[in-house]
Amino acid sequence: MELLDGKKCAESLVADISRKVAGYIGSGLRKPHMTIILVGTHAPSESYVKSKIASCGRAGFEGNLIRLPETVTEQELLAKINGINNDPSTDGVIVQLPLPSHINEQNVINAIAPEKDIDGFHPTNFGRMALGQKAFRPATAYGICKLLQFYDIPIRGKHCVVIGRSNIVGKPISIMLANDFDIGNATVTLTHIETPRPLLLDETRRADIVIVAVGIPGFVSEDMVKEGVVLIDVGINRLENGKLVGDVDFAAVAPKCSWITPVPGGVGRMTVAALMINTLMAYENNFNLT
Ligand SMILES: Nc1nc2c(c(=O)[nH]1)N[C@@H](CN(C=O)c1ccc(C(=O)N[C@@H](CCC(=O)O)C(=O)O)cc1)CN2
Repeated sequence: MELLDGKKCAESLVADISRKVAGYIGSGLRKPHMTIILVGTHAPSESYVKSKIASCGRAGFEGNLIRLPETVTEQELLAKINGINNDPSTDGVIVQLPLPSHINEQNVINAIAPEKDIDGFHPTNFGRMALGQKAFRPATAYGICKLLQFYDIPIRGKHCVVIGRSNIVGKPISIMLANDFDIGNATVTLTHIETPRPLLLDETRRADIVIVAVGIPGFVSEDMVKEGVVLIDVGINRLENGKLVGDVDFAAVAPKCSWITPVPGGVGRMTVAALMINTLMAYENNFNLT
């Protein structure tokens, strides 16, 4: 069993980005600029946002955080986004999710200008990604692809099973792996927590690659996978004792895997790295650098 080290891969990608950015700045351009909107004080979001701002620093980007109170109205948030959409000094904007329950997340995502949507969540980017057109790709799914590429894990012709159908992970990674361009050309089954157990086991036990994103600690057990499987654990679950675990029973399942992502230090790190790639793309688009 070998670890798919997201920290190492992310550091390598961010180092490549920072070299590119240094070249652009050397030629007289301003720094790439990411704006993050954080509503409220959700503790995990605070930590993710901190990690994004730190990564901006390492990449040579300007990263700025706009904090809005938990009580902000949807209209006020949309007005803030509209202002950033029209601000030429910002290349990309993200609204950290989840949002308080009185705000409709999809309305907020729809309000972001597609050319600044570095999360790749806007329907325009999602559609373009699915069609194989130039697009910002959802960062976690894109990060998983980058991690598989970094370790030369073959995808073409493989049987992949994705567990979880969220708009930000399960759906986009299923499409990206199945598409016939880029990293894809796999045969993909998209399952979810309502998939009947016998059907789920039938799929996962035959899978070459399993990607799980359900947010349930220990969801993938040793009996669910075959020997030599590549296991990508997207789950980030904080237990009552403070320990961070994924959706895989790591101790039991890892010995069966050819490759597995750790939690922490796996996919989470790649989410932030992929966001940096998207931000650089927004900047390059902005300055016609590609
Ligand atoms: N606007 C967005 N909101 C959310 C996204 C997203 O892509 N865009 N994804 C998740 C949270 N997320 C990024 O925002 C994220 C999750 C995890 C990590 C990460 O680095 N995890 C570390 C552990 C961190 C810890 O100790 O808590 C790891 O896995 O090693 C980064 C970003 C939901 N919201």
